[in-house]
Amino acid sequence: MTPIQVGVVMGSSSDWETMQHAVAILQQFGIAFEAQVVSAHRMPDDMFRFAESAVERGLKAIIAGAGGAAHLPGMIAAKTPVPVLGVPVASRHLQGVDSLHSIVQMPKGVPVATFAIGQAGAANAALFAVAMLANEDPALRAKLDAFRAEQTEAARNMTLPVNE
Ligand SMILES: Nc1c(C(=O)O)ncn1[C@@H]1O[C@H](COP(=O)(O)O)[C@@H](O)[C@H]1O
Repeated sequence: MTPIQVGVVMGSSSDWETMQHAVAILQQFGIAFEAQVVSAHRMPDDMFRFAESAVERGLKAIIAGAGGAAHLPGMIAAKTPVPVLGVPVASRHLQGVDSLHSIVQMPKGVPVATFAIGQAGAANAALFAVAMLANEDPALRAKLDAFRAEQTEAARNMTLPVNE
């Protein structure tokens, strides 16, 4: 069995609508991952266990999504040296600006790489994890190059109604 390389965690199952876009990218690139609900607020002991065991379980990156008072990514980063990629999930009342500020404003010394609010951020966090893993994996790098080339081609082929 391929060892798990990326952990995907989210503060609630309600974050899945957003975080599934990270999982879809990992699946597309054939990355072995695990995905689960882990909340710093609601299950702090489980969160500690998850973060403390990340190195020994061989995780190379942790994608952590949370909304509102989004302490999860920062708290995981505080407990493990494994790079944490934070995804601000859109919140009901403040549209995710609260989540973004909670995740991005880490104190000096405990970084969380923070991505855009919502689906684009979730997908980009996974693409970033792929790019990190690709540094040591030429086959994965080739897949990433192909993904980028396809995206470029799709953008070149975009048309506007005014030119039709
Ligand atoms: N931000 C956190 C944390 C945490 O940071 O530990 N745990 C749950 N949550 C967030 O609460 C929001 C509402 O959760 P519910 O929908 O379950 O009420 C979710 O976006 C979740 O990420």
